Formats: sequence, structure tokens, C-alpha cells
Amino acid sequence: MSLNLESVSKIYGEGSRHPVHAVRTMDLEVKDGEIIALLGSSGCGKTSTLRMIAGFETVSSGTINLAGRRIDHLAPAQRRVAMAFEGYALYPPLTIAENIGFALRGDRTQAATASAQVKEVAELLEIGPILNRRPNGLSGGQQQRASLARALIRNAELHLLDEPMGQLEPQLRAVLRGRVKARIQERGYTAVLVTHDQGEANAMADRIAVMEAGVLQQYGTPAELRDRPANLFVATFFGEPPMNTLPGIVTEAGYDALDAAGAVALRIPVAAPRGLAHGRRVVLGLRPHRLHLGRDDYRGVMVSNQWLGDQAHVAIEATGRMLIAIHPTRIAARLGETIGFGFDPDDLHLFDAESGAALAHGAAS
Ligand SMILES: Nc1ncnc2c1ncn2[C@@H]1O[C@H](COP(=O)(O)OP(=O)(O)OP(=O)(O)O)[C@@H](O)[C@H]1O
Repeated sequence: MSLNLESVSKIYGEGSRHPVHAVRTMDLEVKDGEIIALLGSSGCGKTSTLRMIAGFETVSSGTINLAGRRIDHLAPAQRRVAMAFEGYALYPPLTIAENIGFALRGDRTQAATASAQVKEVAELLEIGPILNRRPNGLSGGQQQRASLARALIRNAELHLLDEPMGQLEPQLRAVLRGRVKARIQERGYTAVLVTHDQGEANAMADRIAVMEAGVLQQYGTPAELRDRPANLFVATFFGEPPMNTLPGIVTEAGYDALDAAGAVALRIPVAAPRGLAHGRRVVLGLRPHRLHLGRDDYRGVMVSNQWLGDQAHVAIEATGRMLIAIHPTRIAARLGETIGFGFDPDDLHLFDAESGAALAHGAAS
């Protein structure tokens, strides 16, 4: 069902001497049947947002609507929301099967049907063999999958998944991501996933909400975040390795990238600097796969060269700063050698030097 957050804020210790403003006037709209991810580094407010939606934290201000019904004043049990907790929150005296099927008891589901459903979701998450065990003594990854199963088995109006696969090893995580996503889509569930792993957000979410310091920085599809980052924070947070950035200034002939001392380090000729006034201070951004090695436009010193099996990640020092390039083949040059590079000015993203807001975007990837 559709979910709407309007101007939602969370302040812990409001009125105390050290209030923490964890979420700031957040607007978020999730469509019926959509999977979205809240993505950001530790402490940015992801879990607080999720817990306000679930009802485990009160909202300090703002409103939350689910399926057109206001829910922010309701107790968690009245919200028709299923949640997989970061800390698992399993009942120690119950077996894993009883934990997973716990919510079905109130649904007047026949015992046999409930047991078949528990088995089916347990197999999906590869925890079939531990259904008769109790949570104590199980690994973090097993408990985490039990918590996820307990949420997925419910036919709720909204599924909230807090770092649901953080404890699993990469291979299993990759398999389960696909299965969990397929199950959510097959059943038409609406889901909000919390993660600090952009690979997970990319793999599972239709749209991603990037948060930093309690503020929603951008909400869009993975392609929108990659090709049209709203600001410098999103540009350098989203994408691996991150976007290269250089302070610069708009000139009559194009852009000048500046070194740390403010001197001109690279002249980048462009016919029309995208309507920006001469003298305007900007930050120039370039994705690493758009920085081409072996061209003669500029020169830098190679300071690192890593072959990752299918591509090379090369760091060059130019303009007194480090620039990262992704190259499709091995680079023969040694560390310390001078290497030529270049790029197409149309691939540059431009940001305002003061606010970091995007002014113009490079060609789409
Ligand atoms: N119960 C609480 N009381 C006081 N401050 C809190 C409480 N819970 C969270 N905070 C603070 O609110 C801010 C946001 O925390 P939150 O857990 O929402 O972030 P997060 O992005 O989910 O981080 P993580 O990925 O580490 O879980 C942090 O500064 C955190 O220390």
C-alpha cells in the first residue's frame, strides 16, 4: 500500500540540554508495490525513520499515512506493518518455526497451512534445517534470516526491513537478495529497506532515498542518482569508486580546475560553459570511468595501479589532487611514472562551490 511521510522530524531528548535532531522535515512517498531503500552512512537517521513508520518511536512533528490512513498516532500493532529488526528481536523461549509463525496465530490461519507457510519461507531463506532450534546458540546470520522470515510471512500493508542481510556472507547475500526481491514483487508488497550498502540498495530497490545528517539528500532511481546527482554529497557518496571532484572557476574559454593553492592546474576548453557566468566558482565532477588514460590532454603521476580481475583502478596525482580512473585493460606504467590522460568536457558534472547543489550534469552513463 502507498506510504506518505510529510515533514517528519525526530528529535531525541527534545527540551533537554543535548537534543539530537536525527531526522529533519522529511518528505517521502512510496507507491503501492514499490520497494525503496533508505541509504546512508551510520547515524544519518535511517533507522529512526523506519522506527517512526513502524511506531516504535514517536514522531516529533509531521504526519505518516499508509494506504491513505493516518498512522503516526497508532500503536505498532494497529499499523498493519511487518518489520525485520536489525537486532533480530526473536523470542528466546520459542523455536525458530514458532518465531516465524508467531504472527499467523492471530490470523485464524489453520495450523497445517501456517506450518506449510513457515516451511516455505524458511526454505527460501535457507534456514529449513534449524526450524526446531531456539535462537540461543544460532549464528547472527541465522537469527537475522529468521527475523526476515517472520516479517516476509506476513501479509502486511507495508514491510520494513532494517539491514536485513548485514550479517550474511557476500555469496549467500547475493542469492537471497534476488529471492527476497522476487517474493516481495510476486506478492505485490510495498517495502522500505534500510541499508548502508549501495550494492544492496541498487540490487533491491526501485528508488533510493539518500540520507545524510538527518536530511533527505535525493530520492530517485539508481540511474537518476548516478547520472543526475542533486548535489556534491550524493555525487561522491553514490557510485564506486566515487566521483572525482576538483574545485574550479568558469572562464570565457571554459573551466579552469584549481590546485590546492588556488592556481590554475588544468585548462578545460569548452565553447559554451553551460550558461554559467564567468568567474563563478564551481566544483567539477568526473566519474572515474569517464577519465581516459593514455590521452595527451593532461599529465599526472601514477600513484596506485590495481588490477581487479576485469578492470584497473588507477590513481593519478594531478593538480595537487588525486584522480581515480577505471581502465578496461591492464596499465603497464609503473608507480611514479608520468601518464597522460584526458576526458570529454561534456562528461563533467558541475556543482555550486558554496552550496554543493548541482548546476549541470554530464552525459548519462
Ligand atoms: N534512542 C535514542 N536516543 C538518543 N539519540 C538517538 C537514539 N537513537 C538514535 N539516536 C541518534 O540519532 C541519530 C540517527 O540515528 P539512527 O540510528 O537513526 O541512524 P542510522 O542511519 O540508522 O545509523 P546506523 O546505520 O548506525 O543504524 C544518531 O546520531 C543517533 O546517535
